[in-house]
Amino acid sequence: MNPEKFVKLVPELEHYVCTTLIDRCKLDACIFPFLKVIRDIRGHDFFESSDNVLDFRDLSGENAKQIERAIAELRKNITRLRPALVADESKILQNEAFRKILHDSRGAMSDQYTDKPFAYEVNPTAFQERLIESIVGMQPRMEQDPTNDEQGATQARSLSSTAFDKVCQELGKGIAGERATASFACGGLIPIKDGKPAQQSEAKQEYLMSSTVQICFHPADFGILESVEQVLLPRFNSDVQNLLPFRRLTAELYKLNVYVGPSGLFQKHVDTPRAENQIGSLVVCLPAPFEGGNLVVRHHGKEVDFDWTPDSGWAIQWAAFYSDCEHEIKAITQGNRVTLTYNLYVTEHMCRSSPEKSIVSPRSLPIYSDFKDLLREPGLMKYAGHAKFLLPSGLKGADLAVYSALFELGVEAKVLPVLKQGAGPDPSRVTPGEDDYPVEDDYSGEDEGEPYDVYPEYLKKGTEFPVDYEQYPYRIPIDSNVDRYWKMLYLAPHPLGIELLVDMHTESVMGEPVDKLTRGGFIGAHLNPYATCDPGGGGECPVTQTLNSTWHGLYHPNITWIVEPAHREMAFTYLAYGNESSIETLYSCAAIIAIIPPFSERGSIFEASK
Ligand SMILES: O=C(O)CCC(=O)C(=O)O
Ligand SMILES: [Fe+2]
Repeated sequence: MNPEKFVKLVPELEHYVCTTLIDRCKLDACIFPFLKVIRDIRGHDFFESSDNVLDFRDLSGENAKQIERAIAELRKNITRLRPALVADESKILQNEAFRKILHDSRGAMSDQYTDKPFAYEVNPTAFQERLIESIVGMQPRMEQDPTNDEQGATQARSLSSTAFDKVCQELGKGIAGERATASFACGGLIPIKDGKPAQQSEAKQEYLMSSTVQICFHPADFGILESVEQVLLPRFNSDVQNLLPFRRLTAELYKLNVYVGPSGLFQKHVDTPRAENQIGSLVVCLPAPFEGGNLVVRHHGKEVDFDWTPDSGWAIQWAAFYSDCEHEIKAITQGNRVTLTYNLYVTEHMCRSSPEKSIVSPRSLPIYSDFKDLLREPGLMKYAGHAKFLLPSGLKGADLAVYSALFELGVEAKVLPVLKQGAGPDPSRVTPGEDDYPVEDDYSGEDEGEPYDVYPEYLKKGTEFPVDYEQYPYRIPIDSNVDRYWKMLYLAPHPLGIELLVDMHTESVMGEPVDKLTRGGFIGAHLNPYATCDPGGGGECPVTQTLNSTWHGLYHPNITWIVEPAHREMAFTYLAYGNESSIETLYSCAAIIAIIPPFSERGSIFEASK
């Protein structure tokens, strides 16, 4: 292949588009509050009026004073946020170029800020509110902002965003694939009350007394097996198998171990599988007080340390792990430690009842300590932000591990649908087994008939261009805090033609990912059932409006996927009008969205995790 010559690289293009959009949003954030003052005085007709918008000679009294204050505010904000725009700050409204901008903005604003509420205006959920807050506070996203930047700060930020990408990669490795470490082990505890296990099902009244080793105990009676299934089994199933509810675990008692203090131990070893379908071992520790004797399980350089001492006298404690995990029992310093070990086999059952609630202790999950360490890292999302984890089909395996660990650490997390371009295979186009991720038809309303070639032009010749973008139809309330307001506005624009850039880029030989510009996606307010949308009467139903009205979605400009989405569901079908109307279906995938507070606010998390 003949490598094409480029004078600009993709990161430069990203930087160019981002700075252009930031400039635009800063300008709007200064101008919209100013225009609103005029509208409040002149009424809604102001938007349609052909008069000179900036002629205030007819105003007097309070109105005149208000306009004066608004002009002063505008001047102050523009001088600070867009200093290059009006060199002579004292005569801002006499500046011809600026007057033109104001006139144009009036048009833009009349679409956005009508007096009627938008049909698709919705109140964000409390979680969405906090998501918005965290986006607005998120510093790395603003790294391209040239006006608040000294060089050192820029470097530090791009370093921190590189560090962030690294952390995400590491987490991704832990969660997905062959060497996943998120869920190689799990464990839990069943309290004993009045000599009986508190959670024993009613059907089985026999129980085990530690004094008379009478083994009527079976882990299945306590929901242990079902919980272990949720964590350990998914890795052994393909995605398709995961959708079919017929695989289960069975446990077969293998032996009873008695370790006598002060020196009993069991050296490092790997259990020998007894059959092809054995996937792991389950250790159940019977209630009897002892000290020491920690069970340490290791897998690909990660370890989980099961310290059963504190609860040994009053609870049945258990741990399960994959067959290939090395493990050892440290020396017992006092008392007797009695355990039953079971071999865990995968079997196929025709019906499976899923336990209402997992009894796995989140702290027993390998990912728990990963997250804890991460949150202690000041460099990670110093200024708050959020990360998303894939949820392929229900909370199982690594997803269950991730979710439970986050929950235990007090990190706010929710499972929400995300609609993302090219995110995972479209079931109608990809046959199972093919790991091909087609780029979806654009849902941004872009006109496919016109090739949008500004990006290639920029890359090949360095030709600068006005960035054309589509404003997502939220009504962002005018905010008198201009810094907050411009960042809010910055959530809305979607640069047009980005998807074509991705297409083009995939075919080119530049070998760098088109990254920040294509990270956006819609996050729904709730997990929604599949829906259809028809505005009725043959009216137009732009997909972005549909997203808002049906989904109550929030566009998020920068989503980092820790693992690629693997499974998508039909989200909704809508009528698309072009030269010919057609029916389009959008697909979404569920993700775990966690809001990680800024470092300075993570104290309570550390408190909670003690
Ligand atoms: O007693 C334990 O905690 C584990 C025993 C064990 O590893 C085994 O029996 O293979
Ligand atoms: Fe063992």
